[in-house]
Amino acid sequence: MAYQFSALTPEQKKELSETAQRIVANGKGILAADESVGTMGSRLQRIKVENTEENRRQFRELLFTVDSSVNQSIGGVILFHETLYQKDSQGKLFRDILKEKGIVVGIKLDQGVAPLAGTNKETSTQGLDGLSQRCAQYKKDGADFGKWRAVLRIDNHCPSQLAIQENANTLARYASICQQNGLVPIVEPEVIPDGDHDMEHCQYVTEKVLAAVYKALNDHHVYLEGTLLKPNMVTAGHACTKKYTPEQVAMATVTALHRTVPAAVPGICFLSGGMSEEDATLNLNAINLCPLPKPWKLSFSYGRALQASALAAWGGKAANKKATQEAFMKRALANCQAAKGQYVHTGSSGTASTQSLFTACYTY
Ligand SMILES: O=P(O)(O)OC[C@@]1(O)O[C@H](CO)[C@@H](O)[C@@H]1O
Repeated sequence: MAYQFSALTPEQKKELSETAQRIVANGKGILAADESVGTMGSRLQRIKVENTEENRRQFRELLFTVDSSVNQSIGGVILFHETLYQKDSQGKLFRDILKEKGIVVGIKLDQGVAPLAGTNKETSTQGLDGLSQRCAQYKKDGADFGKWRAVLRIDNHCPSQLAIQENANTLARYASICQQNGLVPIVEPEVIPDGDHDMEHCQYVTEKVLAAVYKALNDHHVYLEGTLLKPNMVTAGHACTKKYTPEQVAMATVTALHRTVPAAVPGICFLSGGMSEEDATLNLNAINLCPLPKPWKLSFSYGRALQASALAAWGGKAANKKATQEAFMKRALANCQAAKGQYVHTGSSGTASTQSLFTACYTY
């Protein structure tokens, strides 16, 4: 078929692919600090801190003002709208603090999920209306990448063909609009871990979902070199009684990716999906040691698995600044090592790092 209408100029492509590569260079990954106000509320509730704008700002200030050496482990940070415009206690914009550290600023672009009528509680992600204008504004305001999360669940009749197709198409439309506005799209089709299915079933579903996503991205002329994928690892459902080792998770995950994700994609940054901090790191390490061809960088884009110990150490008290920042740096470094297959578990992890971070029906 003749190539008639180009979607992006060579300059646009160059900028997008350079940004994507920068984010995942040398074992770097992403801090997903883009929890919506509601999600942040449940995180703060766990540590008995009130969900006010000031408390959200204070915790995030601690994460963003850690020592500059964090830029060896963290290549990008995803922010929620509110945070993109917030400042530290000296009056400096968070986004400027991150950029000065050489960290790429990202923004959550989706607006949560809405039910797909006539399905078994499946959803479609909202936020396409006005997306191009929002992307243009965020680009002006310092963002260079975006994130959009689609949620697929495993159950009777789930995920349905409708949910797979609808979410794949919506992710592709979002990715195309991002690229037109100079933002690298993080494509996140999350197969959530709710259920008692085994790992093999999760692998089957993950392959079906990813295959549909890459078909849709191609249909929408998305430039793969200027994208990043944020998938679930292939694991058993949270209520499955059978347990799997990190090596088994790694083999199932890399097999699924190998079958469905083109080598043109520069990086795959996993979500942590309720795994404990330590499990998320051990699984990522095993993935990077998996003896299958791995043409992409395999890294992290963790929310809970990068912040749980830090939140616990903070407890809403300014006096805990040092302990909070140390806890965050420890996880950032551990995941950077895991993204290179060099993580060595020392056995000295704190309680918070081994606790499951699973939340049932995790939405927003
Ligand atoms: O699964 P995790 O690693 O905690 O978070 C993954 C994630 O996509 O889901 C969250 C909910 O929107 C976001 O804050 C985050 O970017």
